Amino acid sequence: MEMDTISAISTPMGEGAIGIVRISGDDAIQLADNLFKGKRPLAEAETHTINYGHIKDPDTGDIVEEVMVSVLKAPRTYTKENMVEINCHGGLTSVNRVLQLVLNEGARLAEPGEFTKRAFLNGRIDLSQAEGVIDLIRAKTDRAMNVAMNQVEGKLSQRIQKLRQALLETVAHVEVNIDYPEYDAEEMTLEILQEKGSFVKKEIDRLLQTAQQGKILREGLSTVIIGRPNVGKSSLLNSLVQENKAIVTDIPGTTRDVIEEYVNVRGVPLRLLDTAGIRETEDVVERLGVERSRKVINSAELVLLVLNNNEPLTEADEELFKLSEGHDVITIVNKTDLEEKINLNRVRKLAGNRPVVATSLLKDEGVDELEEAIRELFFEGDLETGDMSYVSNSRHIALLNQAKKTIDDALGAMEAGMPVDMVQIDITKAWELLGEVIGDSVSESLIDQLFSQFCLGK
Ligand SMILES: Nc1nc2c(c(=O)[nH]1)N(C=O)[C@@H](CNc1ccc(C(=O)N[C@@H](CCC(=O)O)C(=O)O)cc1)CN2
Ligand SMILES: Nc1nc2c(ncn2[C@@H]2O[C@H](COP(=O)(O)OP(=O)(O)OP(=O)(O)O)[C@@H](O)[C@H]2O)c(=O)[nH]1
Ligand SMILES: [Mg+2]
Repeated sequence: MEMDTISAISTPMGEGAIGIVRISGDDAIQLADNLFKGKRPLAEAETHTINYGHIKDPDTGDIVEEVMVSVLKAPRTYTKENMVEINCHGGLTSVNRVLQLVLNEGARLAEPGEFTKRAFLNGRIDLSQAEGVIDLIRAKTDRAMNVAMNQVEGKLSQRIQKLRQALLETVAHVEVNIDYPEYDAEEMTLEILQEKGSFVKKEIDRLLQTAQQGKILREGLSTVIIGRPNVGKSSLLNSLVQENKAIVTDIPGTTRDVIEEYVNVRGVPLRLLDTAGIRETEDVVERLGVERSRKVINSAELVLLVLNNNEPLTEADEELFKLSEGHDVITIVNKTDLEEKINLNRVRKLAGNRPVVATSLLKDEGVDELEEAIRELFFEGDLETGDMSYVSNSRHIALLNQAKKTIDDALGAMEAGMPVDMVQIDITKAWELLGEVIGDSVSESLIDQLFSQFCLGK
């Protein structure tokens, strides 16, 4: 594969202790040597060593920077190509100046994610592993990070490969049956088809069962706090943020840039709308009416419905319950430090089998119980302590669903007594769909689109 030498700044843009200019490609080491002055040329350094020296401007001979330079020789590197990492003093000017010199020597400025893209194109990692790298960078909680790390290490890839292998074996059997019909092995072929098909389907189901949690871990759980004015919604938000340290991030969405606030509640990342958004939804019943509340509730995956212990239930409260039917709702009866005027039996009845938690946010009571209720809602059973190979990526989930459907079709066709070569078409299709998860036979534009989501220099 024809690959030029690329370079980029791999550390965040801003003032820092150290800034790294990364170079990858055939000419990386030679190119860096044109700028480097140290004990010996980088070409003579052992691979995976870091070397002290200076960067000089080849035109003027001026010393530009004092540096440490890592030399990483192909093929055992991040990209499988020759790589150099120049560790500069971390000022914007310094790192930019060194990058400029590297580009002057003939390197091309890397596109976002291009180093990782090369790791993929050069076969060190597959597509789902590369996607794991993005998730790793974006992970908001330890748990999300564990899931991403597992994917980077190829745990999901291995499971997918195992399933593809099983499908391949069935296809091979069918082929024998088609090529040598005189063996009259049809009966046996059908049996194998049935067995392997059901096995793969079951495994896909198991993977898909992790998808809901996986997706929440990766993207956060969109959460809205609703309730009549003055019940304590803002106090609830504040207390969740205080206890759990809000992580403020700006993730560029595809259509708009939104500031999202993440609150990590016992491993469940809650994606709260930005403060403006939350303020807007606060006294939604009174101010904006039922239609608006319905929209807000429908847009969220978790509804925190706040009531006032010190007031009788109102029609508006009942309406909020009605609107949130069919959603994940935790009811919070707040202000338990004040006299109980609410009809708790009625509240429990309205909540049905969904959790009700009593709090006094003023006295900081009941928040633990609320957090526990949130955790239980999303980590019921014991998925969390499993091997952490969750499916978390919408692209993967869609492909797995399609593959499962295709296998269903195959099993159905078989039961209907269709000829085996018809069944084979479906099995092959399922094999291809699973292949797309790990980047087998995916289009160039999809690859470009995936890697463009990376940071510059990754
Ligand atoms: N300075 C620096 N820090 C970094 C990275 C980097 O590229 N540079 N990484 C990148 O973002 C991450 C580490 N990831 C890496 C993954 C694979 C290889 C690598 O060289 N793999 C070789 C095996 C090398 C060996 O066993 O000695 C290989 O798989 O062949 C390097 C880094 C995090 N920290
Ligand atoms: N006694 C008591 N007061 C509380 C409690 N929680 C909140 N409050 C008070 O209730 C008032 C309203 O609290 P907020 O958190 O602003 O309520 P809100 O639902 O956001 O109100 P709006 O934004 O006006 O809809 C404030 O004066 C709080 O201090 C509680 O548990 N007990
Ligand atoms: Mg408020």
